Amino acid sequence: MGTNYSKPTTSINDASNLSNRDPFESFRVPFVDLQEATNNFDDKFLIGVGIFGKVYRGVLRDGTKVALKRRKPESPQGIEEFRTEIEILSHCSHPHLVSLIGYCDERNEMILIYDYMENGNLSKHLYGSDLCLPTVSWEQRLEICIGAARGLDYLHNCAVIHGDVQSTNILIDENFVAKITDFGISKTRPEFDQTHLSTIVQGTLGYLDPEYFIKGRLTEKSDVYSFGVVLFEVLCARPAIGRSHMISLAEWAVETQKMGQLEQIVDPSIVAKIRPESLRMFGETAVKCLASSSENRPSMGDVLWKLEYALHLQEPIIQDNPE
Ligand SMILES: Nc1ncnc2c1ncn2[C@@H]1O[C@H](COP(=O)(O)OP(=O)(O)OP(=O)(O)O)[C@@H](O)[C@H]1O
Repeated sequence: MGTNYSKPTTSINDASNLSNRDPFESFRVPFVDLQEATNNFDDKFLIGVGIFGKVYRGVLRDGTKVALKRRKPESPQGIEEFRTEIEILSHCSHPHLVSLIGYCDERNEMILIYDYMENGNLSKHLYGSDLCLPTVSWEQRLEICIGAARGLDYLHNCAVIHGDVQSTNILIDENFVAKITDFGISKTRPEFDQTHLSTIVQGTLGYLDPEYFIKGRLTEKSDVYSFGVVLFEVLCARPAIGRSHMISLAEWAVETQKMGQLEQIVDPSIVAKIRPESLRMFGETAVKCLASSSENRPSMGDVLWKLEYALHLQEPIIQDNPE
């Protein structure tokens, strides 16, 4: 009989649950099943490597296509990030968040098992890939940003701050639907009325909210800042930090927008196809996300609304047929 990989309905309260009293038994996948799914973690199944470890594609016994994230022994991330990922994804479920199918913590292993996302991460569709992927249209880019914004808005409404929003943490499924992933350093606000969390600064260079960096106060607006960087990556098809490290994409794009020259830095492969009104709405929204004071940044809900409007402005105008 096939193993049942159903999602748990209860929550993990402390790290010991993962090793001793595990209320997530049905969420746990035996190590042998994962060996079988990946031909014993054969490098032929390797799809990438991150801070946590190697990521493999595989197929479980019940036919589910999965991505397995296996912690490497030297990873700076450990039980805390592993537990956080499981906690968040077992509580939060949304069409724009990646689904966690299970985990394995046998034999000193820490392995996370996710739904496999056929089209990998957003960044490889924008730049730097040697795969010669087809150009993603402006409409598709807007749909991806809208999907990611919906996922983040949902998280914020659940009092969760992602903490590491970047284009490699936005995955794309076979239908080109965006899904937020990588919750290892996410934080949950203890109380809804508390406005921020004081914490050790974590995150990724080029995406880090400068206010959070200086004051160590993490808020939802830190995610909004990072998302603003992603919006400019999508628009310009450039990484958050250039090769020279002289100036970040955020600084460069904001300066260009202020000078009224945004069109000059748009990805040349789509610039002619973007309607000026749509570009203006998108550019203004991205710049607002990057406001140096978090108070002046929009909420994720506002960002979502503006992006939907930018898509609306891109739609062809249907004119009445003059008779
Ligand atoms: N569910 C998934 N489906 C398909 N590919 C995935 C999945 N999860 C991760 N990947 C791919 O595996 C690779 C490594 O991902 P991982 O999240 O470990 O690191 P990263 O986000 O690239 O970097 P970092 O660890 O610095 O955040 C990426 O190329 C990512 O696209």
